[in-house]
Amino acid sequence: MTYRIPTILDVLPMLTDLKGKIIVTKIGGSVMRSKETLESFAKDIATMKAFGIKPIVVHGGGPEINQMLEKLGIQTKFQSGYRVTDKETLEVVLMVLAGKTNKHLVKILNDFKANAVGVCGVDANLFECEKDLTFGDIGFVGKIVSVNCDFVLDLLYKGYIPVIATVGSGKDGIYNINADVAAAYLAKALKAEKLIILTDVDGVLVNGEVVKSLTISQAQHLIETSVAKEGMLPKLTGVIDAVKDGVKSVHIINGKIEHAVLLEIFGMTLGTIIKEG
Ligand SMILES: Nc1ncnc2c1ncn2[C@@H]1O[C@H](COP(=O)(O)OP(=O)(O)O)[C@@H](O)[C@H]1O
Ligand SMILES: CC(=O)N[C@@H](CCC(=O)OP(=O)(O)O)C(=O)O
Repeated sequence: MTYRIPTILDVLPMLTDLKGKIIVTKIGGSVMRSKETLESFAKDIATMKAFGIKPIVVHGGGPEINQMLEKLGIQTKFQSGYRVTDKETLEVVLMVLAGKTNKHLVKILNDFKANAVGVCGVDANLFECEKDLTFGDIGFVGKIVSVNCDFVLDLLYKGYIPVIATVGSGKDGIYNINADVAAAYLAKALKAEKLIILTDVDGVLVNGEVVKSLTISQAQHLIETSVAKEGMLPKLTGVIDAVKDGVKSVHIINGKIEHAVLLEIFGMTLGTIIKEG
């Protein structure tokens, strides 16, 4: 579906409201493989910054990690949407997520004058974590316990856009962190105005239809009844946490829609919004 891009005059009130506010956008690996999608995303983020909004980008890279693991002949499996991460897998996650994926995204953002800086959760102890045992022992999978907000705010207020790869620092080494959960945790730690999650489906689907709006308890019900599965599980888990902790507005939308981020912040109701309640 294509949407009419609003004019500057249409969106002036929203721009005024959002000036100086922090918006965390998470782009999923599922939508990062198309050059057109990445360019549209980069233009949106650069435009937000040009209008005085403070964007932060958190990225995934699951499919790229899968591809590299396959090339290296390493089997991979997921438990409830989280990659089971042994030592060998962790090395590949680190190499791909904090390396290739992060740098390519930074480059494309900077092609559109975003002034992006790529970091990972290990830098300045951005994400400190402990072993996540929610689903038993699934290896080096981290659960964030604290965020270095000052580091992110310093970058933002010096005019940079932080582009964050989700590995973190733990007592006994580096951990792999699910990118949706990390984005949600960061949004709540920074009391962000909005969290936008871009993925490869039109929103949260129930019986094949997009649900326009979900309360926390409805989202919880979708998890408990296994309507939300695989990659949607960490999204909803993170989002519930973020909404409970004061993030005003959370949206799960299709990142393949051209200018999805700008359309969303300018009030087109795309995808699923998750609200308190
Ligand atoms: N109820 C649901 N609604 C929408 N997507 C769902 C649902 N349950 C499972 N999914 C899966 O979640 C996927 C998105 O998560 P994921 O593959 O991890 O993408 P990303 O890389 O964007 O994080 C969808 O492509 C879909 O297969
Ligand atoms: C623990 C865990 O599952 N980590 C993820 C990190 C990347 C990610 O979340 O990428 P997407 O957003 O593209 O799914 C992984 O290894 O795939």
